[in-house]
This record gives sequence, C-alpha cells and structure tokens, in this order.
Amino acid sequence: MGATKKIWTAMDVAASQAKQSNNNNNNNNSTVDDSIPYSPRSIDTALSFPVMVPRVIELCKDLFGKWVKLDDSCFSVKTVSGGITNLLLKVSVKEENGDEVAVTVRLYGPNTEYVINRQRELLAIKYLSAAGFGAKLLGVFGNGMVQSFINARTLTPSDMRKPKLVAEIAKQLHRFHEVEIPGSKEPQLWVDIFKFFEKASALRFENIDKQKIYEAISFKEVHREVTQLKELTGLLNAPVVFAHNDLLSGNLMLNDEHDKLYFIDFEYGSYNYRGFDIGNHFNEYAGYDCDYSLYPSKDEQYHFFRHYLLPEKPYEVSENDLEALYVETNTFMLASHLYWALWALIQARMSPIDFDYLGYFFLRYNEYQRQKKMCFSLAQSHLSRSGTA
Ligand SMILES: Nc1ncnc2c1ncn2[C@@H]1O[C@H](COP(=O)(O)OP(=O)(O)OP(=O)(O)O)[C@@H](O)[C@H]1O
Repeated sequence: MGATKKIWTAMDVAASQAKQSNNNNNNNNSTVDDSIPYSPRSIDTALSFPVMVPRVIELCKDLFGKWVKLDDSCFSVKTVSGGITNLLLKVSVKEENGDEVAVTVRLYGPNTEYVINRQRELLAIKYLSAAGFGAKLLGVFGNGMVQSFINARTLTPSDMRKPKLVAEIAKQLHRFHEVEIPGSKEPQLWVDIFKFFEKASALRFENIDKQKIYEAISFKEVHREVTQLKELTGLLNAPVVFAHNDLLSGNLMLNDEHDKLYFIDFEYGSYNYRGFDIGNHFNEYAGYDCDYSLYPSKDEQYHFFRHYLLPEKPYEVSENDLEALYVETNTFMLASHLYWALWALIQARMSPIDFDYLGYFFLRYNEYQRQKKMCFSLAQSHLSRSGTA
C-alpha cells in the first residue's frame, strides 16, 4: 500500500533533517554522498504551478552547474504525479550542444518530511542505484531530490501476473535482495508493527461516525493476533534481506522497447524478512479494488519462486525448496495484512488525503482473518514435518 506515507519515525527524522539542513550550506550533501550535489533550497508544494516553475528551474541551475548559463526557455517543467504527499515533476532541458535530457524533481509534501525516514531512503537509493535499481540519484535539496527520468510505463496489477513479467520481477527481486546497505541489519517487521500498534490503538477521532467505527475494533484481539503470528514466523528461520516492502504495480515500470523492468520508490525499504517482501507483493495482485480472489494460485507462486530462487536454472529448483518458500511466503503474507491494516488506522487519523483508510483497515484485517487458519496450519504442518515444532 504505497498511496501515502508512514507516520512513526516523525520526530527523530525531523530532528536529523533539521540538523542536516543547518549543516549543509555548501553544495555537498555530506550525509548521503559527497559526490551528489546538494542545494539548501526548498520549494513550497502549495505554490501555484506557474509560480513554482521558475523556482524549479532556479533549483536545477543551483544543483547542476552545466545548466547555469542556459536561458529559462531551454527548460520545460511538467507534472508526472502529484497529490498532497509528494509532487513529482519532469524537467526536460535542451542543453547547449542540442541534447535533450530529462530529470524528475520530487518535492516532499508538507507532512512527509516528518513521516518518512528520508536519511534511510537516501542511503538505500545510493546503494540500490549503484546496483542498477531505480532511478539514479542526481541531486538532493531542502525538501526533495532530483533523479534520472525513467522512460517506461507503470505496470498495472494485471500486468504484474503475466508469466513473462513474473519471471522478470522474481529475477530482479533476487538481485535486489542481494544488495547490501550499510547500517543495522535487524529485520524491521515486528518493530514497525508494534510501533504501529501503539499508535493505532490510542487514537481519537473528532468525527463521531469514525470514532464509532474505530471503537468497534478489538485491539486486545489484534494484539493477540500480532503476537501469535510473530511467534509462528519466528519458528521459520526466515532469511533477512534488504527488502523493498512495497512492491506494488505502481512501483514497477517497464520499458517495452528495451524489455527493461525497473523497481522504483524505496521509501519503505528496510532490512526485513524476504517472505514478507514476496507475500506483500502477492497481496498486491488484488489490485486497486483489493480483490483478494486475485491472490496468486500455488502454481503461479511456484513460477515466481523458481525464477526467484534460481534465476539461471529455474526448472532445477527442488520440490522441497519450492514448498519451503511457499510456506514462508504465505505465513509472512499474513503479516503484510496486519502491517498495512494498522498503518491504515494511523493514516485514517493523520493523513490529509481523502481516502477511506478505516475501510482499508477492515479490508486488510478481514482478509487476514479469512486466511489465518489455512496459513497457520500450512506453517504448523511444515514445521512438524521438519521437526522444528
Ligand atoms: N524516475 C522516474 N521517472 C519517470 N517516472 C517516474 C519516476 N519515478 C516515479 N515515476 C512515476 O510516478 C509515479 C509515482 O511515483 P512514486 O511511487 O515514486 O511517487 P510517490 O509520491 O511515492 O507515490 P506513492 O505514494 O503512490 O508511492 C510512478 O508510479 C511512476 O509512474
């Protein structure tokens, strides 16, 4: 669920960002990489587009010396996507030698600077882009970043399950999970879920109808579910990797001409259980309408697993390895429902976006309840066969 942004890292991120912008009065962004241009400028996302455009051009000139002398008429600025959270602009530039180049300028929305761990994201982008993932980081500024423009189309949920693309996504995810990002390698799943739980269970809504709906939730029950699932997944000895954590169709882009697939948007990236990343991706087959009948069948999942486990020899993956990853993924898939369900409750209270987040909580929590029995017994019988439980 990547529609909006996280809440819980608010204060420490804000503090570290404030410190960073005070320290960065030169053209270096020392906390990310000295070679990445930095500008202390910020651009208010509330500005009207015509007022914003010259400031975006100024910013680009400030970041990239080779554009300083270009006339403003050499720049064209368009909106790629934008809401109240991030605003993504495409800046096309006609350079002195006649070349046309394009970059994206991402302006963090007014609240996101308090809700996303931008330092973690920037660090991940640096290492992931060095490994060939996503757009290249070209510059960082007061409230955003500049990246290379990717010439590709965004996938739809139904694209995502086409066998050829499934194989490619699985293969790339295998490589993605091999990237090493400096810093703590502790899996974040349960840390995040318990943080979400603390916040989500202590909310109060001004809107009476919302408050009533909220009061119908039994947090005692939710807590029990979280604890039970944490215990069960703990028995699986699941590998920990640097995970994307939000691999939905909107975060996959494809250049059809060159047959090149891109993973984008690493805002939620962290060290995490690989089964979570895969199970979370499978949950996204449900698409924008959350139609969980579209969850991939066992055969479809095995197709993914073959290409994930042995990209070069997918048909040599053993039955045992397929079965083990099936169990791992479908147990962590439950955690993805709990994660986004609790996240949605916080969003319901905090987000300025007009979206039925409370309804989304129930969609995810009810689907968790519906799948729980089957997934628990799958994991338990696997564990008893392997002598772990
Ligand atoms: N570097 C890029 N080049 C071209 N298009 C891009 C690029 N980055 C993002 N996009 C397009 O913009 C859309 C939104 O991008 P992204 O998901 O990174 O933004 P976001 O504000 O974090 O959105 P969300 O909150 O929905 O995840 C993508 O689905 C893609 O279509």
